[in-house]
Amino acid sequence: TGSSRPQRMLKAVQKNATKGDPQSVISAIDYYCRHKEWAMNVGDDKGLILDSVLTEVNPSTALELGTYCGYSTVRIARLLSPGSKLITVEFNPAFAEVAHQIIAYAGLQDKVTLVEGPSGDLIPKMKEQFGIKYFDFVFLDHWKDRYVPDTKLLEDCGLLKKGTVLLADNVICPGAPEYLKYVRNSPRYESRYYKSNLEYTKVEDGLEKSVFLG
Ligand SMILES: O=C(NC/C=C/[C@H]1O[C@@H](n2cnc(C(F)(F)F)c2)[C@H](O)[C@@H]1O)c1cc([N+](=O)[O-])cc(O)c1O
Ligand SMILES: [Mg+2]
Repeated sequence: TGSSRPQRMLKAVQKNATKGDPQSVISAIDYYCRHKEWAMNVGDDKGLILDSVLTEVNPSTALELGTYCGYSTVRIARLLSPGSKLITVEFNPAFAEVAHQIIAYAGLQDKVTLVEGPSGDLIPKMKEQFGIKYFDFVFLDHWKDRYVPDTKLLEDCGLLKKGTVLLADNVICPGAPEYLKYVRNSPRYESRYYKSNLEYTKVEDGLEKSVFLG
């Protein structure tokens, strides 16, 4: 059988990026997905918004739901201060395997813990298994119908503190309408929409930033 899209993305990184240089890994993926084969990375336009929110928050402990091939994992991990950690959760073992290699190629494996499995099972185990008190930053980019249940689960497991920032991808396209309703109507969040475009296209999409008020 032939290669998969994630495997072809990995090949493009190995061919065009410099080992240990996260920015070259990001550029190689963006070039490949813009000119060769589209893939559901947050991309370069929304990526700049992710970078700026991440830099503002400067999290000690960050969580990403939906690793996919590790593009946003590399974007986040490259900006973490020394000693800070990123936990990224991926459900699909084939995607996780490619992500491991892309994260390692960028030289960021020491800052990232990639956990495989369903979020519903893993979130309740975060405290005991990874010694997490709470997350300062959460990037939601997994199945859009899991954004609300997983946000509620993070609240119920005491993994959010006053000031924790949630940043959600795709709130317009493919869309996460229930999530927007949830965070915009809840007195426990202060939300703001960052308008952008769907990765590598001219279609509108955006990121919703929601600060947990405790
Ligand atoms: O469907 C989209 N994303 C879904 C993304 C899904 C990814 O999240 C993983 N996951 C599932 N559960 C978990 C966890 F962590 F919960 F266990 C992790 C899945 O295996 C997959 O790799 C999408 C689609 C478009 N598009 O234009 O169609 C554009 C985008 O940016 C997108 O993110
Ligand atoms: Mg996305």
